[in-house]
Amino acid sequence: MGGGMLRCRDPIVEVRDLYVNFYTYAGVVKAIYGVSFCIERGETYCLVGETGCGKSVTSRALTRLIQPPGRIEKGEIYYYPEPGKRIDIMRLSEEELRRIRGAEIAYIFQDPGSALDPLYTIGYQISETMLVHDMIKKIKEGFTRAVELLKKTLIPDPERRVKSYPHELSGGMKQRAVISMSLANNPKLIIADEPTTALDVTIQAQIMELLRELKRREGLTLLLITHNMGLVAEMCDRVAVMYAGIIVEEAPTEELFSNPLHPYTQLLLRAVPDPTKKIEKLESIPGTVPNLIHPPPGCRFHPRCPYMAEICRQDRPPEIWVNERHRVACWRYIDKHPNPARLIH
Ligand SMILES: Nc1ncnc2c1ncn2[C@@H]1O[C@H](COP(=O)(O)OP(=O)(O)OP(=O)(O)O)[C@@H](O)[C@H]1O
Ligand code: NI
Repeated sequence: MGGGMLRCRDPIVEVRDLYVNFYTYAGVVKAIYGVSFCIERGETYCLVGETGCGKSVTSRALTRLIQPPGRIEKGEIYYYPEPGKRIDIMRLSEEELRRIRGAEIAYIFQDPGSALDPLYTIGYQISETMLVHDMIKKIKEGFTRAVELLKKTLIPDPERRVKSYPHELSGGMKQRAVISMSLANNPKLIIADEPTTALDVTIQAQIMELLRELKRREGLTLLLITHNMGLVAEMCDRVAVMYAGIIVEEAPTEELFSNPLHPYTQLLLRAVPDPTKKIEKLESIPGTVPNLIHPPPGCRFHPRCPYMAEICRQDRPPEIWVNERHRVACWRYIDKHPNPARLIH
């Protein structure tokens, strides 16, 4: 096992059999437990699932942004800056990683406040990211481009805003400034981790619209992390559903909504009867997310699964590809798709 079959024609990122642990006083948290996926260049790929299922840790692992007590235990991570050119993230030095992180692969986090330093102007901070990545030689040179970047994110009066301090901006404007900063070094991949959760609902929609528009105009690839199924439906080309550190199902968005196969995905969608209505939290699913220090053996979902069978308590389900683009990790589908040796990853 391991390795995994990945099916991207032109991947920008590939993750194979990733394991991440956190070594806490209470015990070893097995947070990511054999995750594989690829992101197609130019698409919006979504990681969705309840709180604690491993979305953020997975996305941070892409550039090895895992701090102690966390550790990438195992796995392969590849970044393809252009078709056919493969960079082995696991083998890069910290220095080489820093060159990619915040430049070619940029992150946008939930809380724009914490991404900005209250002591410096927006223009200074955007210039600083450019300076760090050798786009400019002096901070001063960055301001013209900073104004351009603020324009791109539709911040009104950018010539004035470039000289503003974070506290002078509203939450929505701060997030636009953070997005401007993430664009400073011409990223190829933007990882947006719950980018609108901290904002008002109307502002949320505007920021999402902005991301969609920027992605189209700048030819970016977007990895979007959310627990909002409505956002998934609106924004994503493909979606991976995570549960307790595992991808339980992956499919093109429409197919996932029309033909959900994993019992967990089915419950998730039942909890959100109308995905176009924005529902913030997935809370109507019975049971709780398992303790990842002592995760359930076999299928990690089995204690909550309405279809639980004996084998589910014993063995981890293989990943079964039900068609070219749709996979599910569930024993229910094994009979319909025999030849598991070929299908197991
Ligand atoms: N620093 C840490 N120490 C211990 N455990 C951690 C740490 N960071 C993350 N974890 C564990 O890793 C698991 C995955 O966390 P992660 O933040 O990726 O979840 P998530 O899906 O992003 O959740 P949310 O929707 O709340 O952001 C969780 O069980 C969490 O407890
Ligand atoms: Ni998270």
